[in-house]
Amino acid sequence: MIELMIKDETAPLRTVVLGTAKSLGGTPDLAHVYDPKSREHIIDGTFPVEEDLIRENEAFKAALEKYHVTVYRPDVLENTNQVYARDIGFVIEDKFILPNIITDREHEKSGIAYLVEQFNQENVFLMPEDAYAEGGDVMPWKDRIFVGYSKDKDFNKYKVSRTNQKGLDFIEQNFPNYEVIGFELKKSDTDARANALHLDCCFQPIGHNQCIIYKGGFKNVTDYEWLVKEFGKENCIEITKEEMYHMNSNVFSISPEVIVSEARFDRLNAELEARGFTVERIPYAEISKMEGLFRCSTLPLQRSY
Ligand SMILES: NC(=[NH2+])NCCC[C@H](N)C(=O)O
Repeated sequence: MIELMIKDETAPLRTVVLGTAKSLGGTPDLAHVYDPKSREHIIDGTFPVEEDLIRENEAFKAALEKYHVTVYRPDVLENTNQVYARDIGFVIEDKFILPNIITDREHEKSGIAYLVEQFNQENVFLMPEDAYAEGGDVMPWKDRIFVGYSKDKDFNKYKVSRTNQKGLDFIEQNFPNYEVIGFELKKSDTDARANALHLDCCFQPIGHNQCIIYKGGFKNVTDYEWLVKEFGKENCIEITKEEMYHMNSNVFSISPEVIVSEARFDRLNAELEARGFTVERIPYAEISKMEGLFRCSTLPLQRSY
């Protein structure tokens, strides 16, 4: 049996599923694209190639293994983009949620079926049909669970709205010991600079009590203000629109002390080091072209407490 335990974003990582770039299926056509950054690169002729994505992805794997993390991979499905394992399921405490996700990505779940079979089946939950949530929007943090979501009007309008009110309600009902706090995100299907695809595209807790945050990703400025007040201004690393676009908030914590970050995030990496973090720099710029980075590529199963 595979043990599950996740209560936050940063406790020392023991077990993780890392997405794979194998058998990606080449450049998608515009009709099948579901995020604006991939769309932009398809139009510009700069969509990444499998070989480069695999190289970056394997470098990330090596960094995880350097810290003795057990890394599982999804079964490779032919012609399927499986880079972003984060969104297809998520762990809270010892429970595994298999959510409803965007239809275009639904079949990715079968890649991790062999792992789900090895979880304690009593703790595997399916969501009701009309409730949607993707792991990129869900962040347990101490006695709270932060959830990025869209109210129905936006949810029905945008392909990039992935978590709805019913998804948020489901999490609230199933984790009564947590305070579940929803943040509406700003969405655009066509402009990647105006889109927070998931909560982890504009916010992520790091260390013990710090976070990376982009104000413009929040639909309601009061949510951003609440977070800054909660964490304390000095504990927030604010990023710019351009840094958000390059996915600076989507680093990944191996522990409260060690963060995997993109090799070219100069300002962020210097800021993290000034705050005492060890930064593992990995080239991941090709993967970022599909609107996800390190956090998105991982589905943590167990951290130690
Ligand atoms: N957790 C995340 N931010 N995941 C990013 C997923 C990106 C992917 N292109 C999608 O649109 O679904």
